[in-house]
Amino acid sequence: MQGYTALGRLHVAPILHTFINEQVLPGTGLQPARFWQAFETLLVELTPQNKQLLATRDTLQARIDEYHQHQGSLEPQQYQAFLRQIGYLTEQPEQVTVTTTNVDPEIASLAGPQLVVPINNARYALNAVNARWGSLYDAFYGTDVISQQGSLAPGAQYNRERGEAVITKAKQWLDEVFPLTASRHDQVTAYAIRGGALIVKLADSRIDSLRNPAALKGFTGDAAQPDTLVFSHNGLHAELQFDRRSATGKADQAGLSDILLESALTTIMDCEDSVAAVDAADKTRVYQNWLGLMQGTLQVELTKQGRRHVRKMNPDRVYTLASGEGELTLPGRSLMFVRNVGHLMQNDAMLLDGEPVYEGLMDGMITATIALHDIKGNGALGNSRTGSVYIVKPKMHGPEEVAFANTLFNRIETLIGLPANTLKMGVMDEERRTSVNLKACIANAASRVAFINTGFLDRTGDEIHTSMLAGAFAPKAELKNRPWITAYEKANVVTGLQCGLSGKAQIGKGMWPIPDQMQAMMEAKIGHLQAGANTAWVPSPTAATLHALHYHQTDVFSLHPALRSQAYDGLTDILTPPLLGNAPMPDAQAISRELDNNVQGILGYVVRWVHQGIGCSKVPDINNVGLMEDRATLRISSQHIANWLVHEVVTRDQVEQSLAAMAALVDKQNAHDPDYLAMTPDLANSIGFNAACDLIFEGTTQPNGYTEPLLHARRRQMKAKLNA
Ligand SMILES: CC(=O)SCCNC(=O)CCNC(=O)[C@H](O)C(C)(C)COP(=O)(O)OP(=O)(O)OC[C@H]1O[C@@H](n2cnc3c(N)ncnc32)[C@H](O)[C@@H]1OP(=O)(O)O
Ligand SMILES: O=CC(=O)O
Ligand SMILES: [Mg+2]
Repeated sequence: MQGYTALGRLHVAPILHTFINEQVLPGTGLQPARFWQAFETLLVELTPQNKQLLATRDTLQARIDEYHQHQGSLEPQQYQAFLRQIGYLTEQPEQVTVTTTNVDPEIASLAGPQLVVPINNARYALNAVNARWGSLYDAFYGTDVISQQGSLAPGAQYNRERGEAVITKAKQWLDEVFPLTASRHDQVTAYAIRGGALIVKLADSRIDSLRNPAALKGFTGDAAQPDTLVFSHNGLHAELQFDRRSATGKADQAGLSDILLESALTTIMDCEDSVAAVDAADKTRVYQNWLGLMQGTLQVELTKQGRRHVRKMNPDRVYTLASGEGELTLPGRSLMFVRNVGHLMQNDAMLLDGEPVYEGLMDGMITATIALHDIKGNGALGNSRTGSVYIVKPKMHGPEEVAFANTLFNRIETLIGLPANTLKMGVMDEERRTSVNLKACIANAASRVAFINTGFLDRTGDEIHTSMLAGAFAPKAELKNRPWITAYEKANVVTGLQCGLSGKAQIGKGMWPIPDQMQAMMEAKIGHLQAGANTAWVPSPTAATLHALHYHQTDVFSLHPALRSQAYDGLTDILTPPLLGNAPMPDAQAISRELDNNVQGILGYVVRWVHQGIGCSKVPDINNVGLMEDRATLRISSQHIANWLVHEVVTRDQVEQSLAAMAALVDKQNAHDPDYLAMTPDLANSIGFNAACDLIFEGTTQPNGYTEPLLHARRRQMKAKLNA
């Protein structure tokens, strides 16, 4: 084991070993020798169980494949009986009630956006943690929620007409959420506080006040002429800022310069779908950023619009209470979860008895140990106010795997000296075996579940892989219109509510994957709240600010009693794969368009992953619409083509031709990036190109259709080449 530090049965890469001993452990009360011994104990106990669970995945998949090879069309009752017989469908407990305690209000009792960010990108991670508050004016000005056509086009310079449209829209929003008794906010010339209440002066010298006086919470500056006013509605805050020296404030009759909205209540610092981390150096960077976030010390120097500055974590926000007596402190930062990787991958940052360790076990132990700094209050800027650590566990297949994660969390708590159930678990419902056994999954982590959510992207990938041999799948865009997905989404919420999550944990919805189409997001994502979700994923801080508007529009918690009382498991629909079936076969042109679209998305994402180590990208699709691509969207596209190859909807030749044509297009689309390594003209020797080919042509044999094994192997090959 050359190049590793030997510690009992463990071998640890020096970069990780030094980082843990010198940066992580000081201040935690854990001594290095005891820590590494504890780590060894954990790995020795849990590695065989991890291996066994993965073998069960393979066995079940083999049985399902065999079933489809010998069946004609699917008969629902017979199929369910088969799934029960092989143990894929398990007995569901009659009644489950989660007992999670010490959960921060952002998760338990508030409803608001959840931002996700690749943790290895410190610049973005800092932006994300600070996205608790976002400018409504910027969100309106910078996106298509206000038309970007004609005289309203943003342009290179400030467009005054667009600015006015922004202010009009923002004031209309104020009228809806914080209405005045007999006037509108656009008539106000001055805001003040008198006797603890808001008084506004109108252009015609009348005086007015808030229809709901209790909405005013506090202010900064002088009560008679405040710098800021803070209001609350549906548990979310909004801050009106006044600054007559600023360009916007100068032009506004009330001096209003911006409206800040409480936006990303929670953020997931992602080690998984959006991250490329394949070895000790990469994993150490991931952990280093989590340490900086837990200690409140993470910072980056950056140059933006020609100005250099240092980005740090924001402090909390302090106001004078509206009464003038006492202070109101509001969180300045988003409450952080960390998403560990799933149970599948192994990583050679550490070896146990010479074998790379399961990365999920390593993530669990290290991210929890790092979070001790928050629990112990070592930094000036805390995360959890209730002494909890929030870990998202992705890609778990069914109740046994949740029980295993629960055991892992138990053991970690004991080994590093945390009270039981300090480590809270976000259970992602993104594999079909979890969807159909969700109640049993929740039961197996009932004392620590902090969320369940539908991760519909991986879930779609798993849908295709699980039923790979059942038939050809419908075109990608059509998959969302079939009953399985509505049933899956609905059953998740109903089950969560029936297990008592409301008021204790989040019920979440998935990502909006089109970062530049914010108007479409505004139309679609209100549906998440109406379906009962008290959080939903957004790809950027701006999207968080806009999505926050939905939570002012709908009080999600008021919908829960009616949703909870439904009797619904959706099982038959969930177990009906969205096959082409009797639908008309797409014509040759439609097939070729679908293929090119998938291939282009795969190449656009994979080439940056493999060549540059970028785990999440905005990839222009074939129509030049930027799509958020990550490992989950890659899983869908690669599995979809693999499925069409198996069922001869396309031929290998066609796919190869598409790969060659799309490689040229993707190279062209990236020509502006000086760090980009083109695939053409030598496709045969392009590592990124070959990775994409493997993902497609070896798609049927990849474990559950996951993309990680091939991506990691090719990225390591690329790193070796770059370092040669
Ligand atoms: C299936 C799943 O698992 S979904 C979960 C995984 N996916 C994610 O986490 C998506 C996270 N989002 C992202 O990574 C990015 O938004 C992308 C890759 C989609 C687009 O990134 P870009 O092309 O760089 O975006 P764009 O140029 O529009 O904006 C960049 C700015 O927005 C900020 N930004 C964009 N996304 C985020 C984010 N998620 N969190 C914080 N800041 C962000 C950047 O910091 C940058 O601002 P800065 O220059 O002040 O630092
Ligand atoms: O992790 C999220 C998903 O959609 O997959
Ligand atoms: Mg996922």
